[in-house]
Amino acid sequence: MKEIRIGIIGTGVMGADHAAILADGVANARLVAVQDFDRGRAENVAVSLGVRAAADADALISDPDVDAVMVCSPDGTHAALALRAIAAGKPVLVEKPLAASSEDAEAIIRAEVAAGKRLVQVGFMRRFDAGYVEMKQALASGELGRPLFLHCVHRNAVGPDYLTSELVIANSAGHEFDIARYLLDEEITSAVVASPPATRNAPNRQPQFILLQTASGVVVDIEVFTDAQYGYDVRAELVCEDGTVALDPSPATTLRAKGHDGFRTPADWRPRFRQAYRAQLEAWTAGILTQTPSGSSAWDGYMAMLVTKACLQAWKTGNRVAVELTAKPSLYQ
Ligand SMILES: NC(=O)C1=CN([C@@H]2O[C@H](COP(=O)(O)OP(=O)(O)OC[C@H]3O[C@@H](n4cnc5c(N)ncnc54)[C@H](O)[C@@H]3O)[C@@H](O)[C@H]2O)C=CC1
Ligand SMILES: O=C1[C@@H](O)[C@H](O)[C@@H](O)[C@H](O)[C@H]1O
Repeated sequence: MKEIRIGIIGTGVMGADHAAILADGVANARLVAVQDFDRGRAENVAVSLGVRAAADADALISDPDVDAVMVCSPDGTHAALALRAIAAGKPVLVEKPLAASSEDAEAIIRAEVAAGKRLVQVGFMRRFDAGYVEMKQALASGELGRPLFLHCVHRNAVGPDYLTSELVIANSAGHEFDIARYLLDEEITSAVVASPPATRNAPNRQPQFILLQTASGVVVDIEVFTDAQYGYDVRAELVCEDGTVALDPSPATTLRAKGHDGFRTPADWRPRFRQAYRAQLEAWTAGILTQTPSGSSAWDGYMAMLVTKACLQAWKTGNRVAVELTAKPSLYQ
Protein backbone atom coordinates (compact mmCIF):
# COMPACT_ATOMS: atom_id res chain seq x y z
CA MET A 1 0.00 0.00 0.00
CA LYS A 2 1.26 3.50 -0.88
CA GLU A 3 2.53 5.48 2.11
CA ILE A 4 1.59 9.08 2.93
CA ARG A 5 4.57 11.46 3.02
CA ILE A 6 4.00 13.94 5.85
CA GLY A 7 5.31 17.45 6.52
CA ILE A 8 5.01 18.99 10.00
CA ILE A 9 4.73 22.74 10.57
CA GLY A 10 5.74 23.66 14.12
CA THR A 11 8.31 21.43 15.85
CA GLY A 12 7.73 22.48 19.44
CA VAL A 13 6.44 20.18 22.16
CA MET A 14 3.57 18.65 20.18
CA GLY A 15 5.10 18.76 16.71
CA ALA A 16 8.28 17.10 17.91
CA ASP A 17 6.21 14.40 19.64
CA HIS A 18 4.22 13.68 16.49
CA ALA A 19 7.54 13.56 14.58
CA ALA A 20 8.98 11.09 17.09
CA ILE A 21 5.91 8.83 16.82
CA LEU A 22 6.15 8.91 13.01
CA ALA A 23 9.89 8.20 13.16
CA ASP A 24 9.15 5.27 15.45
CA GLY A 25 7.00 3.80 12.67
CA VAL A 26 3.34 4.43 11.80
CA ALA A 27 1.63 2.26 9.18
CA ASN A 28 1.07 4.00 5.81
CA ALA A 29 3.00 7.10 6.88
CA ARG A 30 6.48 8.59 6.61
CA LEU A 31 7.76 11.95 7.88
CA VAL A 32 9.68 13.70 5.08
CA ALA A 33 9.87 17.39 6.08
CA VAL A 34 9.55 19.76 9.01
CA GLN A 35 9.39 23.54 9.32
CA ASP A 36 9.36 25.94 12.24
CA PHE A 37 9.38 29.71 12.73
CA ASP A 38 12.51 28.97 14.78
CA ARG A 39 14.64 27.60 11.95
CA GLY A 40 17.26 26.19 14.29
CA ARG A 41 14.60 24.19 16.13
CA ALA A 42 13.34 22.72 12.85
CA GLU A 43 16.86 21.89 11.71
CA ASN A 44 17.63 20.08 14.96
CA VAL A 45 14.55 17.88 14.47
CA ALA A 46 15.35 17.44 10.75
CA VAL A 47 18.93 16.33 11.40
CA SER A 48 17.98 14.01 14.26
CA LEU A 49 15.28 12.29 12.15
CA GLY A 50 16.99 12.44 8.75
CA VAL A 51 14.29 14.55 7.05
CA ARG A 52 14.27 17.90 5.22
CA ALA A 53 13.88 21.30 6.92
CA ALA A 54 11.68 23.44 4.66
CA ALA A 55 12.52 27.14 4.28
CA ASP A 56 9.01 28.26 5.22
CA ALA A 57 5.45 26.93 5.61
CA ASP A 58 4.51 27.65 1.99
CA ALA A 59 7.53 25.70 0.75
CA LEU A 60 6.50 22.72 2.86
CA ILE A 61 2.83 22.87 1.82
CA SER A 62 3.68 23.24 -1.91
CA ASP A 63 6.45 20.58 -1.83
CA PRO A 64 5.42 17.93 -4.43
CA ASP A 65 7.03 15.29 -2.20
CA VAL A 66 4.74 16.18 0.73
CA ASP A 67 1.34 14.45 0.44
CA ALA A 68 -0.19 15.70 3.72
CA VAL A 69 0.49 18.42 6.28
CA MET A 70 0.31 18.57 10.09
CA VAL A 71 -0.12 22.01 11.68
CA CYS A 72 1.46 22.02 15.14
CA SER A 73 2.22 25.74 15.46
CA PRO A 74 0.39 28.01 17.96
CA ASP A 75 -3.42 28.34 17.91
CA GLY A 76 -3.36 31.75 16.18
CA THR A 77 -1.53 30.33 13.14
CA HIS A 78 -3.83 27.35 12.52
CA ALA A 79 -6.48 28.97 10.30
CA ALA A 80 -4.12 30.59 7.78
CA LEU A 81 -2.06 27.42 7.43
CA ALA A 82 -5.16 25.21 7.11
CA LEU A 83 -6.51 27.53 4.39
CA ARG A 84 -3.19 27.27 2.51
CA ALA A 85 -3.29 23.48 2.68
CA ILE A 86 -6.90 23.45 1.44
CA ALA A 87 -5.94 25.80 -1.43
CA ALA A 88 -3.13 23.35 -2.31
CA GLY A 89 -5.62 20.47 -2.20
CA LYS A 90 -3.61 18.71 0.51
CA PRO A 91 -5.05 16.82 3.50
CA VAL A 92 -4.17 18.65 6.71
CA LEU A 93 -4.32 17.54 10.35
CA VAL A 94 -4.68 20.77 12.34
CA GLU A 95 -3.81 20.50 16.02
CA LYS A 96 -6.59 21.66 18.30
CA PRO A 97 -8.16 24.09 18.40
CA LEU A 98 -9.14 24.41 14.73
CA ALA A 99 -8.64 28.16 14.94
CA ALA A 100 -8.24 30.97 17.45
CA SER A 101 -11.74 32.36 16.77
CA SER A 102 -15.10 31.06 15.52
CA GLU A 103 -14.86 33.54 12.65
CA ASP A 104 -11.58 31.97 11.47
CA ALA A 105 -13.15 28.52 11.84
CA GLU A 106 -16.06 29.65 9.65
CA ALA A 107 -13.55 30.67 6.94
CA ILE A 108 -12.12 27.14 7.00
CA ILE A 109 -15.61 25.63 6.69
CA ARG A 110 -16.38 27.91 3.71
CA ALA A 111 -13.08 26.99 2.01
CA GLU A 112 -13.56 23.25 2.54
CA VAL A 113 -17.18 23.36 1.33
CA ALA A 114 -16.02 25.30 -1.75
CA ALA A 115 -13.33 22.65 -2.34
CA GLY A 116 -16.12 20.04 -2.16
CA LYS A 117 -13.89 17.59 -0.31
CA ARG A 118 -13.06 16.76 3.34
CA LEU A 119 -9.37 17.76 3.65
CA VAL A 120 -9.24 18.90 7.30
CA GLN A 121 -8.96 16.75 10.41
CA VAL A 122 -8.63 18.37 13.86
CA GLY A 123 -6.18 16.93 16.40
CA PHE A 124 -8.75 15.94 19.04
CA MET A 125 -6.93 12.65 19.53
CA ARG A 126 -8.99 11.48 22.54
CA ARG A 127 -11.51 10.07 20.03
CA PHE A 128 -8.80 7.46 19.36
CA ASP A 129 -8.04 6.74 23.04
CA ALA A 130 -9.03 3.15 23.85
CA GLY A 131 -10.79 4.21 27.05
CA TYR A 132 -13.04 6.81 25.44
CA VAL A 133 -13.77 4.41 22.56
CA GLU A 134 -14.90 1.78 25.10
CA MET A 135 -17.07 4.37 26.87
CA LYS A 136 -18.82 5.13 23.57
CA GLN A 137 -19.29 1.41 22.85
CA ALA A 138 -20.76 0.82 26.33
CA LEU A 139 -23.31 3.59 25.79
CA ALA A 140 -24.13 2.29 22.30
CA SER A 141 -24.75 -1.23 23.69
CA GLY A 142 -27.93 -0.02 25.39
CA GLU A 143 -27.21 -1.87 28.65
CA LEU A 144 -26.68 1.41 30.52
CA GLY A 145 -29.86 3.13 29.41
CA ARG A 146 -30.14 6.87 28.80
CA PRO A 147 -27.13 9.11 29.68
CA LEU A 148 -27.73 11.65 32.48
CA PHE A 149 -24.32 13.09 33.45
CA LEU A 150 -20.81 13.19 32.02
CA HIS A 151 -18.30 14.06 34.74
CA CYS A 152 -14.89 15.24 33.44
CA VAL A 153 -11.62 16.09 35.18
CA HIS A 154 -8.72 17.52 33.18
CA ARG A 155 -5.63 18.30 35.26
CA ASN A 156 -2.15 19.21 34.06
CA ALA A 157 0.79 19.14 36.46
CA VAL A 158 1.86 22.54 35.10
CA GLY A 159 0.17 24.25 32.17
CA PRO A 160 2.13 25.49 29.12
CA ASP A 161 3.52 29.02 29.58
CA TYR A 162 1.11 30.43 26.96
CA LEU A 163 -2.02 29.41 28.89
CA THR A 164 -4.19 32.21 30.31
CA SER A 165 -7.54 31.90 32.12
CA GLU A 166 -9.22 32.27 28.73
CA LEU A 167 -7.00 29.62 27.11
CA VAL A 168 -7.69 27.17 29.95
CA ILE A 169 -11.16 27.22 28.35
CA ALA A 170 -10.27 27.85 24.68
CA ASN A 171 -7.19 25.62 24.43
CA SER A 172 -7.48 22.97 27.15
CA ALA A 173 -11.20 22.40 27.79
CA GLY A 174 -11.79 22.04 24.05
CA HIS A 175 -10.82 18.38 24.44
CA GLU A 176 -13.82 17.83 26.69
CA PHE A 177 -16.15 19.84 24.42
CA ASP A 178 -15.18 17.54 21.52
CA ILE A 179 -15.21 14.27 23.50
CA ALA A 180 -18.65 15.10 24.97
CA ARG A 181 -20.03 15.53 21.43
CA TYR A 182 -18.27 12.29 20.40
CA LEU A 183 -19.60 10.23 23.34
CA LEU A 184 -23.14 11.66 23.40
CA ASP A 185 -23.51 12.17 19.65
CA GLU A 186 -25.41 15.41 20.05
CA GLU A 187 -24.83 19.14 20.24
CA ILE A 188 -24.04 21.16 23.36
CA THR A 189 -26.62 23.92 23.73
CA SER A 190 -25.70 25.96 26.83
CA ALA A 191 -22.82 26.80 29.17
CA VAL A 192 -22.22 28.12 32.69
CA VAL A 193 -18.72 28.77 34.08
CA ALA A 194 -17.53 29.07 37.69
CA SER A 195 -13.88 29.81 38.47
CA PRO A 196 -12.09 29.63 41.82
CA PRO A 197 -9.30 32.17 42.35
CA ALA A 198 -5.95 31.50 40.67
CA THR A 199 -3.52 29.46 42.80
CA ARG A 200 -0.17 30.62 44.14
CA ASN A 201 1.45 28.14 41.70
CA ALA A 202 -0.12 29.86 38.69
CA PRO A 203 -1.25 33.36 39.74
CA ASN A 204 -2.05 34.41 36.15
CA ARG A 205 -4.66 31.79 35.31
CA GLN A 206 -7.70 30.47 37.07
CA PRO A 207 -8.80 26.85 37.25
CA GLN A 208 -12.16 26.63 35.47
CA PHE A 209 -15.35 24.71 36.23
CA ILE A 210 -17.71 24.43 33.28
CA LEU A 211 -21.30 23.15 33.27
CA LEU A 212 -22.69 22.30 29.85
CA GLN A 213 -26.06 20.93 28.83
CA THR A 214 -26.81 19.06 25.61
CA ALA A 215 -29.83 19.26 23.30
CA SER A 216 -31.40 16.22 25.06
CA GLY A 217 -30.61 17.61 28.54
CA VAL A 218 -27.51 15.59 29.48
CA VAL A 219 -25.42 17.56 32.00
CA VAL A 220 -21.64 17.70 31.37
CA ASP A 221 -19.43 19.04 34.16
CA ILE A 222 -15.76 19.77 33.47
CA GLU A 223 -13.03 20.70 35.95
CA VAL A 224 -9.99 22.07 34.12
CA PHE A 225 -7.07 22.68 36.46
CA THR A 226 -3.85 23.10 34.49
CA ASP A 227 -1.54 23.56 37.50
CA ALA A 228 -2.44 20.66 39.80
CA GLN A 229 1.28 19.99 40.47
CA TYR A 230 1.02 16.21 41.18
CA GLY A 231 0.71 15.02 37.56
CA TYR A 232 -1.37 14.75 34.42
CA ASP A 233 -4.79 13.36 35.35
CA VAL A 234 -7.69 13.04 32.93
CA ARG A 235 -10.90 11.35 34.14
CA ALA A 236 -14.34 10.84 32.70
CA GLU A 237 -17.43 9.04 33.97
CA LEU A 238 -20.68 8.65 32.08
CA VAL A 239 -23.63 8.18 34.47
CA CYS A 240 -26.72 6.60 32.89
CA GLU A 241 -30.14 5.36 34.02
CA ASP A 242 -28.93 1.78 34.63
CA GLY A 243 -25.22 2.09 35.31
CA THR A 244 -22.00 4.01 34.69
CA VAL A 245 -18.86 3.66 32.58
CA ALA A 246 -15.61 5.46 33.41
CA LEU A 247 -12.07 5.81 32.15
CA ASP A 248 -9.54 3.72 34.03
CA PRO A 249 -6.18 5.02 32.82
CA SER A 250 -4.16 3.16 35.48
CA PRO A 251 -1.07 1.48 34.00
CA ALA A 252 -0.32 -2.24 34.23
CA THR A 253 1.52 -1.95 37.55
CA THR A 254 1.23 -0.12 40.89
CA LEU A 255 4.28 1.12 42.73
CA ARG A 256 4.96 0.79 46.47
CA ALA A 257 8.08 2.60 47.62
CA LYS A 258 9.14 5.28 50.09
CA GLY A 259 5.68 5.73 51.56
CA HIS A 260 4.16 5.70 48.08
CA ASP A 261 1.40 3.21 47.21
CA GLY A 262 -0.16 3.47 43.78
CA PHE A 263 0.82 4.19 40.20
CA ARG A 264 2.97 7.04 38.92
CA THR A 265 0.88 9.79 37.34
CA PRO A 266 2.04 10.74 33.84
CA ALA A 267 4.01 14.00 33.52
CA ASP A 268 1.82 15.35 30.71
CA TRP A 269 -0.41 14.45 27.75
CA ARG A 270 2.36 12.74 25.75
CA PRO A 271 2.74 9.59 27.84
CA ARG A 272 -0.92 9.56 28.91
CA PHE A 273 -2.29 9.62 25.35
CA ARG A 274 0.61 8.06 23.43
CA GLN A 275 -1.63 5.24 22.10
CA ALA A 276 -4.23 7.80 21.04
CA TYR A 277 -1.73 10.01 19.16
CA ARG A 278 -0.44 6.96 17.28
CA ALA A 279 -3.93 5.65 16.51
CA GLN A 280 -4.92 9.13 15.31
CA LEU A 281 -1.99 9.18 12.85
CA GLU A 282 -2.77 5.66 11.61
CA ALA A 283 -6.46 6.48 11.08
CA TRP A 284 -5.67 9.83 9.43
CA THR A 285 -3.22 8.37 6.89
CA ALA A 286 -5.35 5.28 6.24
CA GLY A 287 -8.30 7.61 5.68
CA ILE A 288 -6.32 9.62 3.13
CA LEU A 289 -5.42 6.45 1.23
CA THR A 290 -8.99 5.14 1.24
CA GLN A 291 -10.76 8.52 0.93
CA THR A 292 -12.64 7.83 4.19
CA PRO A 293 -12.11 10.77 6.61
CA SER A 294 -11.69 9.87 10.31
CA GLY A 295 -11.69 11.67 13.66
CA SER A 296 -12.83 15.26 14.18
CA SER A 297 -13.78 17.11 11.02
CA ALA A 298 -13.51 20.87 10.53
CA TRP A 299 -17.19 20.96 11.48
CA ASP A 300 -16.43 19.24 14.80
CA GLY A 301 -13.63 21.74 15.32
CA TYR A 302 -16.04 24.60 14.55
CA MET A 303 -18.65 23.25 16.98
CA ALA A 304 -15.99 23.14 19.70
CA MET A 305 -15.18 26.78 18.89
CA LEU A 306 -18.88 27.74 19.29
CA VAL A 307 -18.97 26.05 22.70
CA THR A 308 -15.74 27.87 23.59
CA LYS A 309 -17.32 31.19 22.55
CA ALA A 310 -20.33 30.56 24.82
CA CYS A 311 -18.09 29.47 27.72
CA LEU A 312 -15.92 32.58 27.47
CA GLN A 313 -19.05 34.77 27.51
CA ALA A 314 -20.39 32.79 30.50
CA TRP A 315 -17.03 33.18 32.29
CA LYS A 316 -17.01 36.95 31.72
CA THR A 317 -20.68 37.58 32.61
CA GLY A 318 -21.47 34.87 35.17
CA ASN A 319 -24.57 34.07 33.12
CA ARG A 320 -25.81 30.86 31.51
CA VAL A 321 -25.11 31.35 27.78
CA ALA A 322 -26.74 29.58 24.82
CA VAL A 323 -24.41 28.07 22.18
CA GLU A 324 -25.10 29.77 18.81
CA LEU A 325 -25.58 26.64 16.67
CA THR A 326 -25.93 26.73 12.88
CA ALA A 327 -26.98 24.34 10.11
CA LYS A 328 -24.44 21.66 9.13
CA PRO A 329 -23.40 21.71 5.44
CA SER A 330 -24.04 18.48 3.53
CA LEU A 331 -20.27 17.92 3.19
CA TYR A 332 -20.26 17.00 6.91
CA GLN A 333 -23.43 14.88 7.08
N1 LIG B 1 -3.54 17.36 21.01
C1 LIG B 1 -2.91 17.65 22.14
O1 LIG B 1 -3.06 16.95 23.16
C2 LIG B 1 -1.99 18.82 22.17
C3 LIG B 1 -2.11 19.83 21.24
N2 LIG B 1 -1.31 20.93 21.29
C4 LIG B 1 -1.50 21.99 20.29
O2 LIG B 1 -0.35 22.06 19.46
C5 LIG B 1 -0.07 23.41 19.12
C6 LIG B 1 1.38 23.70 19.52
O3 LIG B 1 1.46 23.58 20.93
P1 LIG B 1 2.88 23.30 21.62
O4 LIG B 1 3.63 22.29 20.83
O5 LIG B 1 2.61 23.03 23.05
O6 LIG B 1 3.57 24.74 21.46
P2 LIG B 1 5.13 25.08 21.40
O7 LIG B 1 5.22 26.52 21.73
O8 LIG B 1 5.90 24.07 22.17
O9 LIG B 1 5.50 24.86 19.85
C7 LIG B 1 5.00 25.71 18.86
C8 LIG B 1 6.08 25.79 17.78
O10 LIG B 1 5.57 26.50 16.66
C9 LIG B 1 6.57 27.40 16.19
N3 LIG B 1 5.89 28.48 15.46
C10 LIG B 1 5.34 29.62 15.95
N4 LIG B 1 4.75 30.31 14.96
C11 LIG B 1 4.95 29.60 13.81
C12 LIG B 1 4.59 29.78 12.45
N5 LIG B 1 3.89 30.87 12.05
N6 LIG B 1 4.96 28.84 11.55
C13 LIG B 1 5.66 27.75 11.93
N7 LIG B 1 6.03 27.50 13.22
C14 LIG B 1 5.67 28.43 14.13
C15 LIG B 1 7.33 27.84 17.42
O11 LIG B 1 8.61 28.30 17.09
C16 LIG B 1 7.34 26.54 18.24
O12 LIG B 1 8.48 25.77 17.96
C17 LIG B 1 -1.08 24.28 19.86
O13 LIG B 1 -2.09 24.68 18.98
C18 LIG B 1 -1.65 23.35 20.94
O14 LIG B 1 -3.03 23.60 21.20
C19 LIG B 1 -0.31 21.06 22.23
C20 LIG B 1 -0.14 20.07 23.18
C21 LIG B 1 -0.98 18.89 23.23
O1 LIG C 1 -3.96 19.82 24.18
C1 LIG C 1 -3.24 19.92 25.13
C2 LIG C 1 -2.54 21.19 25.48
O2 LIG C 1 -2.54 22.06 24.34
C3 LIG C 1 -3.30 21.80 26.62
O3 LIG C 1 -2.67 23.00 27.01
C4 LIG C 1 -3.35 20.82 27.80
O4 LIG C 1 -4.09 21.40 28.86
C5 LIG C 1 -4.01 19.51 27.37
O5 LIG C 1 -4.05 18.62 28.47
C6 LIG C 1 -3.23 18.90 26.22
O6 LIG C 1 -3.83 17.69 25.77
